[in-house]
Amino acid sequence: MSDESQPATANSETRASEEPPKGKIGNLRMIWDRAIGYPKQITFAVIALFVASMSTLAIPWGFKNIIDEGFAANGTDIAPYFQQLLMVVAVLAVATACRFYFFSWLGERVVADIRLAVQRNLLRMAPSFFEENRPSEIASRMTADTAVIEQILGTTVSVATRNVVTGVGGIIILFILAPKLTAGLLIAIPVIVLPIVYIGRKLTNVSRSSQDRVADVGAMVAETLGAMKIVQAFGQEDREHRRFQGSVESTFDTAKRRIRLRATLTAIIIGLVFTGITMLMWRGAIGVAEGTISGGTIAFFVLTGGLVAGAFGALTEVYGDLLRGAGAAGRLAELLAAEPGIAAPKSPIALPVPPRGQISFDNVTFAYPTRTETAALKSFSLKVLPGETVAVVGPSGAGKSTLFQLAQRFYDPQSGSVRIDGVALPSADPADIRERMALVPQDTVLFAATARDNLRYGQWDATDEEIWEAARAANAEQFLRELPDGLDSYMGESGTRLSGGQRQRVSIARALLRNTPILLLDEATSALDAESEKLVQDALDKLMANRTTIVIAHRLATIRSANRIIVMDEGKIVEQGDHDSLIARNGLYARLAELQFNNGERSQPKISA
Ligand SMILES: Nc1ncnc2c1ncn2[C@@H]1O[C@H](COP(=O)(O)OP(=O)(O)OP(=O)(O)O)[C@@H](O)[C@H]1O
Repeated sequence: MSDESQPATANSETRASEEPPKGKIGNLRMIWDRAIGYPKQITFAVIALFVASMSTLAIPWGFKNIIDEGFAANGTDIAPYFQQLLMVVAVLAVATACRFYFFSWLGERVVADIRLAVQRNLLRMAPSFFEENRPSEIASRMTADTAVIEQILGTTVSVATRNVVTGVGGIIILFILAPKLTAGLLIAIPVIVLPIVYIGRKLTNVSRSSQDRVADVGAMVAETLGAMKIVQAFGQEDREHRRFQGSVESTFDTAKRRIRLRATLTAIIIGLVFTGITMLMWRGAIGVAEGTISGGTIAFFVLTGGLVAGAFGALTEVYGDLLRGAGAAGRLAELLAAEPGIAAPKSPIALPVPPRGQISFDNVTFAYPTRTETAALKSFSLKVLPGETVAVVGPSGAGKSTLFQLAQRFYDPQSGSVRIDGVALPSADPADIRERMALVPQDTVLFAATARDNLRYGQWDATDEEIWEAARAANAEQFLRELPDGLDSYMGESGTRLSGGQRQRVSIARALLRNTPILLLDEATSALDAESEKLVQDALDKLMANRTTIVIAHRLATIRSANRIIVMDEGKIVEQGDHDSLIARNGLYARLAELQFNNGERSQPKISA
């Protein structure tokens, strides 16, 4: 089995894309390095494996004895031979169970360890990592690739070792017992095994593309069901059905190829194996007639020959599995080895205590790593003093949210610096920086957990009293109390049980509980009704009091009460001042404000008052 032989047969697209280039088999070391951490289980697994293999080989031997000794001895002392055979079977059963248990245990444990290690490493990564590595792709590595590794450790390694032991052990015993017959068997085995392996491999390829087609069907069903309202609203039922039909029929066509191959393979296996057995028995019968061989030896031969042939047949599959495992291990190793682009320096500077809450951008120029050609911020400077509220306004894409990304040090600017309380962000530990800030994002992220856990996310030691206090301040108390189980109510996936305004108030309460000196507030643009808007604005006013706040403002009320309004366009500050002075300038702000006024008057007349 050379390195070259396997990829040469990999003729289907899926297989080619799934398998790593040759030479990557060394990736499997990562699995071994982790398995070695469990020496007790490895020892038990190996002992069980040897005992099971030996017992397997002992079964034909038992049959030989029964035929030669038991039957020949007038039936009187036949019992001990059957008893011996039964004992071997008992040992085989227990040893096989132990082998399965310990190998599977190792497989599952190593996979659990890898998943934990990968997730821990992913948690260190900066957002840019997830822009370059799609979360769905990472999720698939954490599930599909780890499943392959589980299979390698739990099954492949055990199958390989067992078959090597059974195959080699079987041949040795056969040679000792009947060298000539064994020589014949050694020629017969490849003649039987190779065609079966060849077709078997083709079958594996077709089965894999068959699985891919089934996955396509699944993806299409999920997509259509997920967008059912859109499908029906746009009257696209027939088109969706036709699209689905295409996918289903292509699945059927691939399945037809698979079942044709399988049928052929079955005929070939039955034909070759039984022809082989018949020829051996024929040859043996001649030996018995000549008196050179006993009847029991023939039985022994056929049984052991079957075991040896099966063992070599299974071994040829192992290499392909190992290559697949190496690919999976390589992809997981990449995730494990990834280094965060943003990390704490070796000796981070501690941020001043008590915190002042000053935040400054000094001549910052920044382009996102996936968009290096256009800068999101250009020579941007802004100093926000402790306790000050600065509202940032500007058209879509002006770079407002980017300010928050940099303030939290999710990215580092290409030039210029961002400082918190005078400390440049790269000199401090990112965890310390983020501990001083609370973020109220535009889209509230609610976890599939209880209301309590959603509220105290980031402040896990908060008491129920503190949680209610924050909820009250965020105008969230009433609806939270009305939930069926109060704080124990389950918010469900994405918190779908709450309205938009309620979700925002949960988000505000969460930020209040964090009680940080700096607040980054990205106001939701979604239009709220007048009452919700008022409730949310009241909550925000309480949240902003006595804190340094940068607010990306969409609501006029916030803009008016801000100490300072920054107007951004194309990554720069184009105007700043208070509401009245900016209106008087009659520039970009005046135009934006007019749009807001007009919209406000049209949809929410009371608010503009
Ligand atoms: N993760 C990202 N990767 C690449 N480019 C990005 C990324 N996020 C934002 N941008 C780009 O950077 C520029 C500034 O975006 P930013 O999100 O800061 O704008 P914004 O003023 O907050 O807009 P909006 O009001 O629509 O949220 C835009 O051109 C945007 O397309």
